[in-house]
Amino acid sequence: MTKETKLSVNINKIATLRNARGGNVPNVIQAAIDIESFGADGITVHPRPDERHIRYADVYALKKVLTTEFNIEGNPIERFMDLVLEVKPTQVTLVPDPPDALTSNAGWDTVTHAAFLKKVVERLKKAGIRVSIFVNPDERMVEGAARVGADRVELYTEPYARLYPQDREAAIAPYLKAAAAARDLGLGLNAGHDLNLENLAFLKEQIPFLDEVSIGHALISDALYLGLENTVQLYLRRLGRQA
Ligand SMILES: CC(=O)[C@@H](O)[C@H](O)COP(=O)(O)O
Ligand SMILES: NCC(=O)COP(=O)(O)O
Repeated sequence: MTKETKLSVNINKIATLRNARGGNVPNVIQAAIDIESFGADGITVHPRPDERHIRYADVYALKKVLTTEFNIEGNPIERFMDLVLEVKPTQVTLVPDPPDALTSNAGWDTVTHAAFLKKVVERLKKAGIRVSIFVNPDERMVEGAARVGADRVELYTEPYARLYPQDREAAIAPYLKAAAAARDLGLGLNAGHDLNLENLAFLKEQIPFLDEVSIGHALISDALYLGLENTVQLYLRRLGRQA
């Protein structure tokens, strides 16, 4: 079954550039508005505890202006939970990152942490927020996410991106199994991390029922050469979308 796969642009790295000089250039909020106008289906942010890029204040400001889907990613520490329960975005993606992580480097162990995740999911769904759990491409972790009541899983695609240039068939293999498990369990299916203009089309071709990809680092880097509007539309075309 083929469905339209939505593109959620992660704007963390625009905030990285803004923070580098201490001012408001580039304007993160205006960039998000513009990215929506260029055709993106959503905006993703990952407000980390050290606010190295996206600040908690950005999240409140974005909530006021976004007209597409708003996806907030993070480790559900109490400060994060207070933020998302107040802001009530379209979706929260639960990520197990420790505070000092350079970037996300693993999905949840949804079996070991089942009791904790079940309570977090319940709180978020009670607030009307769609919940996605970030997992490695492992059927057992997908099944665990379903057991704790998640609406979706997001497959962590760094291993796919790393192996893709050498052997794309081997790279996609675990994702095909995990994606089929999600579909069979009635879970929505997201994917993200290190997706780019080279590897995105094959992922979509092999998993046509993907609901959403969230892409940031490569997309914003590409935009430095190709322009932001053109880049958003190039990514949409890799998803088979008419930009
Ligand atoms: C969960 C995920 O893969 C992304 O949100 C990633 O964590 C981006 O975070 P940084 O932009 O801080 O690398
Ligand atoms: N969930 C993945 C995301 O939001 C962006 O990851 P990346 O494209 O910056 O690696």
